[in-house]
Order: sequence, then structure tokens, then C-alpha cells
Amino acid sequence: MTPAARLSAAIEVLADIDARRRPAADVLKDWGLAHRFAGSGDRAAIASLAYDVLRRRASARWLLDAETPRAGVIGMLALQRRLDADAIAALFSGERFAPEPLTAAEREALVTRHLEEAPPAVQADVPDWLWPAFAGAFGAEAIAEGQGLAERAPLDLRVNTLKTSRDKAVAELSPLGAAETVLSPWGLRVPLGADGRGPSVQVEPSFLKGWFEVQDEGSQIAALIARAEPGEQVLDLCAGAGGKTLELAATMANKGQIYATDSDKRRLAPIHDRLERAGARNVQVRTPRGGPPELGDLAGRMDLVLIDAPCSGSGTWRRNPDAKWRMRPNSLADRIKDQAGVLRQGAAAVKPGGRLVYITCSVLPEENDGAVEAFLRGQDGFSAATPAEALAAAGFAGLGRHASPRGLGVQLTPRRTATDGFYVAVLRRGGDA
Ligand SMILES: C[S@@+](CC[C@H](N)C(=O)[O-])C[C@H]1O[C@@H](n2cnc3c(N)ncnc32)[C@H](O)[C@@H]1O
Repeated sequence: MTPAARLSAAIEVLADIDARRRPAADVLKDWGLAHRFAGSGDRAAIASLAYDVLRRRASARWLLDAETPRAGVIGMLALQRRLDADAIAALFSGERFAPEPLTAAEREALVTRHLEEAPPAVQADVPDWLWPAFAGAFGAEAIAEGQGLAERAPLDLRVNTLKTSRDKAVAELSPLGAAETVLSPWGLRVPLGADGRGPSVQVEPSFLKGWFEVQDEGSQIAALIARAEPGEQVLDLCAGAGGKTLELAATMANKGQIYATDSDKRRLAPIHDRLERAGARNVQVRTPRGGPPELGDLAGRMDLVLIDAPCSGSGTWRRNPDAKWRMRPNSLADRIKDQAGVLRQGAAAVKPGGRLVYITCSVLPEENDGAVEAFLRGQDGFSAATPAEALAAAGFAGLGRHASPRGLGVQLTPRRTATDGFYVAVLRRGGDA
């Protein structure tokens, strides 16, 4: 396919996403099945175009003054790929398989409209209804923080210290250009290609040997702040496919016991293969049988309960930009209810003197400080460590300035820490350990 034909395909895909409000990945998969002539390079390029548009959907459309997929693509080519009106016109030629030629109005918009004149929510590429909460969280930095979440995400790996060292892994992955991350002592960052996609690291022999996992540096830091120690009793209540569980097992050097569970057994299922590959041997997986996971026997016994809570995922908009536009106020309200539930559930398992670590991949205060505040109001005996304290204890004293708005946790963001947006609060249960 020519570059112009790929643009036509991206417009088609974006129109389908709009019309059926379906996840981008599903629509792209369907498009590939219906257009079998398109090779893998074409499909990757079309996906890259669609994701680049979705990251900046509001600003790209505003630039063209039109709420259409076509406007999104043209605006993205100007804003993200820095093409001028002539270069865009050369692609929008109207020739076979190319999109219709640029109209006079489109050309005019490209030359005369400037993003700095757009409303703040548009400049930040944040949905209008979420802007008050977002602006409240970040104040004068809100536009820049939104723009950070509209960038392409890096490809980060966490070296599995149960199997190797970071030095060995970086040497092994040097052909991919892997370099040590700045903050996580176990992280590697792999450069993206020109289309914004990283290499398929899961086919590397070192991946198959369990030397590393794909994990954003922010997620690595969040689990490190929990400070799971060798020999401790730990509950990972929302383990999902086990990203944090694997990291906890490495932090604990396979010593002590981790109970990993999740209310959704389909999400939990891949954990078994991942534990095996990683050589994690101190994890007991508790698969729920129809109802909520059985945790009664763990009541009041855990040194650490990790709650990687269900959330809006607003901190991962770089990776899942369509979720940003699909999100609705009622789904946010549902997540806040879920968060209250998992906090209550997790608290019951913490032993006196133990800790409850609450994590989200969100930047929205309602899901972060708001959830922690509501929990502390309803629960005697827990108190929040100050972010400075929690960070210093985990060896991240330099991040002390990244406290959340109400000071109950740490807030990482692409702009602050070049990571996904993660929130972490460390809550201690009073009493003798
Ligand atoms: C952010 S994801 C977890 C990601 C995972 N910890 C990782 O690092 O890959 C949140 C998880 O919480 C689970 N969840 C939601 N409500 C729950 C509940 N009441 N009890 C246990 N897990 C729950 C969801 O099924 C989902 O897998």
C-alpha cells in the first residue's frame, strides 16, 4: 500500500471506532481480516496512524475545525508528524486509493489556526467533562500534563533478578538499543521505531528464558514503593495477569509467601505460565470459584497487602488512547465504588503493624487521594505515610516533590517522571508488629 492509501485506511478505521464505539485494537483486527491483501507492514503503519490520531483527537480535529476522522488524520499529520500543508496536500491527492484532495477550507485551517488559541481541554487532549478534575489535579501544569499523556509511550522492560542481572540483560538486548532506565534499578528502555512501535521483544531468547518482562517504569516503581521484603507474608489482591506479582517475587528473592488472586479468573489465568517462566516459586495463586476470592484464612495475617486497583486507566492514555474518549462519568463512578470495595477487602488481611499499598494507573484525584481519604474516614487504625517518607524508604528520595494534590500519595506522570501515570499510597495499620 502507498502511504496515501494507508491514510485512507486509517480514516476508515477511525470512522468505525467512532461509529461503533469499539476498542481500537478490535477494529484494527477486523480491518486486517477484511483486507487480507494488506501486509504486516501496512497493518502496523495503519495502526500507528490511528493511535497517533487517537492520542491527539481533540487537538487534531480542532486544528481543522471539524469533528471528523478525516480532520483528525490531517490535524495529526500537522501536529504529531510536523508535516506542512503542502506535504499533507501531496498525500491527500485524490488519486487512486488516496484520500480526497484537501479542500480550500482545510488548507486555510492548516495555515491560520494555532493550537495555543484552543480551549485548555483541547490543548491538553483531555475530554471536556473530565477537564475540571484534571485541571484541579494539576493546576497551572494541567495543559502540559495532558500533552504528556498524549505522547507516544516508550517500551520498558523490567529485568527479572531471579534469573539474571541488569548488566547481563542490557548486554543481551544491546542489538535492540536497550538502555538502563533512570529511576527503576531494574528497568530497561528500548527505543521505538519511526512509526512509534517497539520491536517484538517477546520473541527474544532472553525473554523466553524469563530474563525480563514488559512493564512500564512507573509500574516498576509503584511495586518497589511497596517494599516487599524477603520472608514476608504478602497478598496481591488484584493480581490480574501478575505483572506486579512477578516483581514482588523478585523483590522478595523468592523468600516468604505471596498470595495472588483476582476476582476475574480469566485475567488471572496467564499468571501460571508467567510465574513458571520467571522462576517465581513463592507464589500461591488463588483462583476464585464463582464468587469473590476466598481470603478468610488470611485475615489479619499479612505484612503487606498490595492493591493494584481497578481504575479508569487515565495514566495509561499514551498506550490506550481510545479509552480516553470512550470513558464516561458513570464508568468512573463504578470504578470508585470498586476501589472502596477492594480497599475494605484488603484492609481485613493486614496484620497489626502491617501495610496496605494502594496503587492505580490513574491521574484522577477521585480515584487516588479521594479513594484513600474515603477509606481512612471509614476505617479505624490505618494512617497514610507521607509521600516523602514512603519514597525515601524505597530509595526514591529524589521523587519526593511528586506528591499527589492532597498529599496522601505519590503521583507519577509522563511529564514528571517520563513514566505512565501511577499513583501510590502507603497506609500503615497501627498496633504491634
Ligand atoms: C489494574 S488491574 C491489575 C493489574 C495487575 N496487578 C498487573 O500488575 O498486571 C486491576 C485488577 O483488579 C481486579 N479486580 C477488580 N475488582 C476486584 C475485587 N473485588 N477483588 C479482586 N480483584 C478485583 C480486576 O479483575 C483487574 O484484574
